[in-house]
Amino acid sequence: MNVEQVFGLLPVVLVICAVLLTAWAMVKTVRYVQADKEMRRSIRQAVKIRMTWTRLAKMAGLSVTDRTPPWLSSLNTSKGAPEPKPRELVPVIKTQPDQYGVIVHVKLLPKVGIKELQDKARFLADAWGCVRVAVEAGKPGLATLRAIRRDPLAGHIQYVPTGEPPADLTVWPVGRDEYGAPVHVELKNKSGAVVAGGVGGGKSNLLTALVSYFGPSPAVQFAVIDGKVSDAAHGDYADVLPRVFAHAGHDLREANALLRRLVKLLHDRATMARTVLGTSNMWNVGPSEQWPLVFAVIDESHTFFHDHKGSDKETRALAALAAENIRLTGLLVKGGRSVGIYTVPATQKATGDAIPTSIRDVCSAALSFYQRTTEASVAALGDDIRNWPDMDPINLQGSQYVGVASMAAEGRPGFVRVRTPYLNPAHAAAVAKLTAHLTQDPTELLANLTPPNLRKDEPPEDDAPAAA
Ligand SMILES: Nc1ncnc2c1ncn2[C@@H]1O[C@H](COP(=O)(O)OP(=O)(O)OP(=O)(O)O)[C@@H](O)[C@H]1O
Repeated sequence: MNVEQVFGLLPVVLVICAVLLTAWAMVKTVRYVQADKEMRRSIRQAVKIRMTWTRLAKMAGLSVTDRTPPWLSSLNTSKGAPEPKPRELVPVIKTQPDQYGVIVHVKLLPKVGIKELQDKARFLADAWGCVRVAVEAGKPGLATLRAIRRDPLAGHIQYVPTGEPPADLTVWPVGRDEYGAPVHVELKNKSGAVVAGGVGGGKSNLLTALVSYFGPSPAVQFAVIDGKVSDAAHGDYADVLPRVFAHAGHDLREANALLRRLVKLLHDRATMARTVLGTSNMWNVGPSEQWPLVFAVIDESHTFFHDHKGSDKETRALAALAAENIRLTGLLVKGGRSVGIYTVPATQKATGDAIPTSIRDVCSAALSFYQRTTEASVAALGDDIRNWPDMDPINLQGSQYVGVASMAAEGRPGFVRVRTPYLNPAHAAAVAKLTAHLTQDPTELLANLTPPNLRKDEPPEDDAPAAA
């Protein structure tokens, strides 16, 4: 094909391009016209973000200077050719509008990473007219910015229990993230979850919902220690008590007795696992009616763990009990994983003595509803929350955020904010009543499976966890 023929094709190519462009513009226009009011605002916002990005990124310092000439200009070695200018690169973005704002996918550059985006999140939020910009790590080399005009987590949602056993006992569904995706806490081969948060944040609601969700399964049992009341039968767990095989109130001795009972179960299970299950790890076969997954909920755990200062006899006795409770809970968290005991310490007092770091750091998950200080967030979620300031639960103050928690993301760095649904206590009570016949003491269940000569009467005293 000669040059003339190539030029002859030009009008055809131009017409094809014009047709494609018109079709693209029509699709966009139809989408815009069909969208509702909020979506249209988000589409306009996405266009604005794309159009102003290069300038804004440079102003925010989200750019990097590349002094190496591009390979094409490096071919131009002729004498006297002007020295190529250094290029100022900004990350490439893609936008995706939704009901609540715009999701911006960012291709990271050297020196423009997650940390730099986090530092400029407030600046970007102001420039884009958003209430906040959340920064999340995406696939390697990518980040996701959630430019939120209307916080999707600010609206309350309801959980109406079905009364049916869940199909999957390896995960605990806790709610939805800000993209509407379900958020789970892994249970399989996991040790426990810390649940923290200020007064009225939504801890007990989440934990009674746990009983209502798993309660219809005969392969799950619950023990509850509630430090807020003298008897768990009077507190937040009163409604679900028919589905709880053992409970205790704020009395340290009573709580201690129940913790010892659970630790004995742990040791007995660890001793019997190979004989009864054919494996030392219950999760290899899964929970069953005879060997149920046991949730040990310790609400207001600071009541049982905090140090008692004083030299009189009673105070010293209480201090010894608190130290013993920490030791026993530590054994449960460290050893419970493989025998199917999942421990959930919950507290409104996020300090080192409310949930000792020796317990917090071995729990596989941590959730925190609102906190008043970053120190409290750190006590609940660990030091890493300092690296993700927009996920810090101090941002969750205000009635619209009751029931919203921050938790460490599964399988990627960083944290995820999750809206937990509200459970009407009447529904919780109805499910507990309906499923009360499934409540069984796992110690008795184990005894039924165990030859009498292998049963132990006394709880072991040693510190070493029986199962790893
Ligand atoms: N997920 C939720 N969505 C909407 N409202 C909620 C949610 N969870 C709890 N609430 C509301 O907040 C109130 C307090 O909740 P809850 O008792 O669970 O808090 P808490 O963190 O256990 O408080 P405390 O530390 O005092 O025990 C509930 O009575 C309910 O009205």
